[in-house]
Amino acid sequence: MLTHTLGYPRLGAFREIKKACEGYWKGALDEKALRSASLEEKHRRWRAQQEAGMELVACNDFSLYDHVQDMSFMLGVIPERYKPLCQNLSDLDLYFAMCRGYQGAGYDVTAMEMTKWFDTNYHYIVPEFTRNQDFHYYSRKCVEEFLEAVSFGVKKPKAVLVGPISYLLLGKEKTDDFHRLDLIDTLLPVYMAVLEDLHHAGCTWVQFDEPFLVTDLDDRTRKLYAEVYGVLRQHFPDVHFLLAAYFDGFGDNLQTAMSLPVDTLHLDVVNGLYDLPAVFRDVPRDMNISLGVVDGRNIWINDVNESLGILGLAVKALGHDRVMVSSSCSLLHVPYDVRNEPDGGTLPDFLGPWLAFARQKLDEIRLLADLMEDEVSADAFYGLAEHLKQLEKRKHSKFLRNSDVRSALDALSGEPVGRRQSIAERRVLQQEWLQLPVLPTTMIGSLPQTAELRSLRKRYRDGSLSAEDYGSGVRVLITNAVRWQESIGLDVLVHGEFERTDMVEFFGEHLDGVAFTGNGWVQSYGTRAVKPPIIYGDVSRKEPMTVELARFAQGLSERPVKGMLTGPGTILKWSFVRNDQPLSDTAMQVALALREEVMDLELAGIEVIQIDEPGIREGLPLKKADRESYLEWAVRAFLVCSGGVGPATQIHTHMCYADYADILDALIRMDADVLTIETARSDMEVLSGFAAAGYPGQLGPGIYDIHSPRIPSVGELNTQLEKVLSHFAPRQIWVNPDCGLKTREWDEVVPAVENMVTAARKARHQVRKRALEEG
Ligand SMILES: CN1c2c(nc(N)[nH]c2=O)NC[C@@H]1CNc1ccc(C(=O)N[C@@H](CCC(=O)N[C@@H](CCC(=O)N[C@@H](CCC(=O)O)C(=O)O)C(=O)O)C(=O)O)cc1
Ligand SMILES: N[C@@H](CCS)C(=O)O
Ligand SMILES: [Zn+2]
Repeated sequence: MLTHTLGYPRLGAFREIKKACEGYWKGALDEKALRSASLEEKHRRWRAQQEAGMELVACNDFSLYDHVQDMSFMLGVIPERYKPLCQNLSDLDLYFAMCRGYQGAGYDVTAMEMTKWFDTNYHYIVPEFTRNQDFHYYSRKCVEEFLEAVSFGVKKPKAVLVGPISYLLLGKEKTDDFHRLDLIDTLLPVYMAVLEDLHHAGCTWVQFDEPFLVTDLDDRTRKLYAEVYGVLRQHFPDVHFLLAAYFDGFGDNLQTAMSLPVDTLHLDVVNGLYDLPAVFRDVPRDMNISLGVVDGRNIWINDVNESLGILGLAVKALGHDRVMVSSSCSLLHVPYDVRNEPDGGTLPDFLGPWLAFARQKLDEIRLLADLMEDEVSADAFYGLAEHLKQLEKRKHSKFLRNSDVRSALDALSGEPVGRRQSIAERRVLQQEWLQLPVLPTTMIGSLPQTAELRSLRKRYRDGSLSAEDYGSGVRVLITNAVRWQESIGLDVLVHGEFERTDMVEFFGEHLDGVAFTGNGWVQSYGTRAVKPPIIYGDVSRKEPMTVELARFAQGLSERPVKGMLTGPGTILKWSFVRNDQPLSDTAMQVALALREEVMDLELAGIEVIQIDEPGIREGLPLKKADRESYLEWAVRAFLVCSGGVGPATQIHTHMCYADYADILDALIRMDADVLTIETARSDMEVLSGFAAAGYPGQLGPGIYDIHSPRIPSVGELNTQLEKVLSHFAPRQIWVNPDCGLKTREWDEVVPAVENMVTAARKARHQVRKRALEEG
């Protein structure tokens, strides 16, 4: 049985690539040094796959920022506004300029749009298409990486490409007079040129990622799949095509997928087990299957019994030689290696043996393949026994259950949740207390996590700084932040979240039933990574988590300072969750723990409480038919968490980097008083949807993109506000950036936020003038 994985993590086990790229951006490293750091990392990834016994080893799954952007670069999809940069910038700088925006050498261009990769916390750069889009073979990265793999000694490198249809579907039309799939005829010749180049270089295996095949597709798109792969097959009869879809089963697209002229079809068995009966029955005789039995999205050791059962059925149906063993999806979504957790680190001892990160998953793939051999080695038996022992231990562990939490959950079942007064009634009361101007200004929460702050935290963690001194350091930062916000005239302040490395990790550190890693980094976008907490047991609150600092911050100012929490849907989505109970139960446990925190914040005199829910959209099932049941419990969890406060307490929520048009109804049901939402990077398109749906709450559409280092001018911010005000009455609108500012430097934040406040003031004058003119 051939073994492989669809892709491997790429930021570096110790974030070497993050450091190298950021060093390059700061000018501390030149291109040569960055390229050599990249090659070292590619070698480490290939070595790991070879050592673990993967027969096929992925290449071109490495990226310096994003693999979709790599595809755009390969296919010459470079929007007009970046073209002038080509004259003065290297290809590498042009690539980064598209990802991050660019200000300098007489240029000022914004970054391209970024959005979620399906239902994950990975974000990709959205390709932009025009009606007469020009595609041409621009970057040879794919072939270069294939050749590097060969020189390294990889015997069977498998080149990974986003397939042509998914590539188009991932993008966006810049005008509405065409559909991006109409571009397939001009795109396909460039794919053929790439394949020709790969073929010439000796590549015999190509993995086409076509994840859209697990989403709802119309007949036209299904037909297009058949046509496109028919053409590719005809031109490259000797290249082994592996077509991969993941994150769900194929469902209604299964027959289409099985009819494609590809050699191997990869199935995500973890999420799409239901496809298998039809696959075993109908898969064509000349098609192999790759079974993704090892979960690429979660970190629990594999249930070997279940996997062996599935592989056994596959062998019975197709024969041993037609079945490959793999991970459900790319391992990009899990950390590198459990063995990189520091000794005596943050993970409880009992948890370690239950975990499999990317490197352990390679071993599991190998183990499963070995266990399917006619003659099973002693090592494989040992691996099996060890897995079975740990699975049993986990199943019966006392650490998983908390009877108080279970009782609270039972008591909640069927009870009404949410706020008692209507949003309109609450608005009047809140305005009485808060006395905010028209177009109130605020920020989303976090402020720069500077090198000084990180080093303070590092010293606290390694014991060289006392808890008291760390606490004082954080308080100084909060004090300065509050003073600065007051001085520039912001209306509703934030404390800056300096005590948090990350908005989810922080709660992972403070909740019972949740563990956190020391080095379990997972790429979120570009060079940015997160350490998702691990929800292993029943969740409860040990003690108040944010109240003390919220009270401290509020004590510094007469203006409201927001209490700041991460919502249940987001904690769930951005953590590795237990897989032994329904997600909705875990969500409700988290919601109950957070509800206690919300109530304590209110008691502490916090008048505005923000409960961030950027992850709620991400959890939306990929198939429409599954969505409502998800939204029902996700919205309920938010209401459990937020619904206990009095009508005068203002609940904010915040969302970013996803398409909200398809959950507008759920957003309304969440019943938040204010929703601040990222729209800057998607050009405010989503606003017309909110207006058309009659969104009843107040809205803070982010008026500038915080992920780019460029500083927006007052004029451009004003224009953005004007756009917002063309959809909504001024009384409904807040003015804010599109997300937290933790990734920025103070010298970027200060002018940008000052410009934002000035733009809001200007807009207030304009609104007043207009109102007077209109009588
Ligand atoms: C808002 N977003 C978030 C998402 N998901 C989250 N879980 N959190 C989010 O905020 N998803 C959607 C969006 C966009 N996504 C992200 C994801 C990640 C970041 C980000 O800024 N990440 C930082 C993490 C840095 C961090 O936590 N650093 C640690 C320090 C660790 C360390 O290496 N320390 C060094 C010493 C200090 C140093 O030199 O850095 C050491 O120990 O040697 C910390 O602060 O303690 C990143 O840089 O990747 C943003 C948006
Ligand atoms: N309050 C968080 C939300 C990020 S989505 C922050 O400001 O970083
Ligand atoms: Zn955000």
